[in-house]
Amino acid sequence: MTIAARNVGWSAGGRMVLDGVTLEAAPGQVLGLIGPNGSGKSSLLRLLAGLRRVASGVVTLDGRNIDRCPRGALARRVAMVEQQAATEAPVTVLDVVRLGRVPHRGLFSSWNAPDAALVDQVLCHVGLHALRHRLWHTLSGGERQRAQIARALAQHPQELLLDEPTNHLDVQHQLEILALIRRLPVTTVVALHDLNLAAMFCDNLVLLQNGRVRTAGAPADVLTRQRLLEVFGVSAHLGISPHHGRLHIQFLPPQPR
Ligand SMILES: Nc1ncnc2c1ncn2[C@@H]1O[C@H](COP(=O)(O)OP(=O)(O)OP(=O)(O)O)[C@@H](O)[C@H]1O
Repeated sequence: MTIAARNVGWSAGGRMVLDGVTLEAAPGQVLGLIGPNGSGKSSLLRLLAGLRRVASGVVTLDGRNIDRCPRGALARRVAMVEQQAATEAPVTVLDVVRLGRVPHRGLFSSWNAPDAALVDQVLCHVGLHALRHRLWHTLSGGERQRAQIARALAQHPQELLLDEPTNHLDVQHQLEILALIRRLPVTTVVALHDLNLAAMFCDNLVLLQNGRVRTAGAPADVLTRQRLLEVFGVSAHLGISPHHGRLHIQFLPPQPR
């Protein structure tokens, strides 16, 4: 057991955003969070990261209430990549990725060779090494997204929480980033809108609807024709791909009303 939520509730703007959510990410597993817009995926990730406090229930890390984990230990262990991470400061890609090392070495301790090697390695992994001296505001949306992922990887986390890590990426980088995450020996919880990517790269899925867990389990058990219709309002043909052996969904255009 690594990161888990038990019966978690959270409210905002005077209404329940998450209600009775229970999930558990097994060590090394890639757990996908899926659900329509506004179903609570980002809110749940922030609770799992300890960035917000639950109103009811509990989030645990190795069975321990996350609220009782020292902040420093949490920062060394759990990395989060949120959807938007804007900055106006004149920082380079390298500056941003180096921030991932801060929880391990402190802001003012001197930079050392293993830190530098790790930062170089993660920049190569996300294909940004050549752009490492570029200023943040000159980057494209996808390059920023890959830099944020590199920052999280530089943190060398045991748990990686990713909110829509592929939404700005071209198809090659979508596949490469998710394949990289899958290879890493970390426990990952990732919110994804692309259900085919979720089926291809996640071990298990949690389907949220209106802040509640509608169902959870293996992709082929969660993503059924009936559920796609009921939860997302779309018709689709589903089958196991003969090319990669995972569930593949072919969406059908909506019928004219
Ligand atoms: N701070 C807040 N104040 C008021 N409402 C909020 C707040 N944070 C989230 N919500 C609402 O909670 C619901 C869930 O939001 P959340 O961003 O978690 O959903 P999501 O599944 O990540 O959505 P999306 O797929 O569109 O990114 C939404 O209706 C949102 O408007």
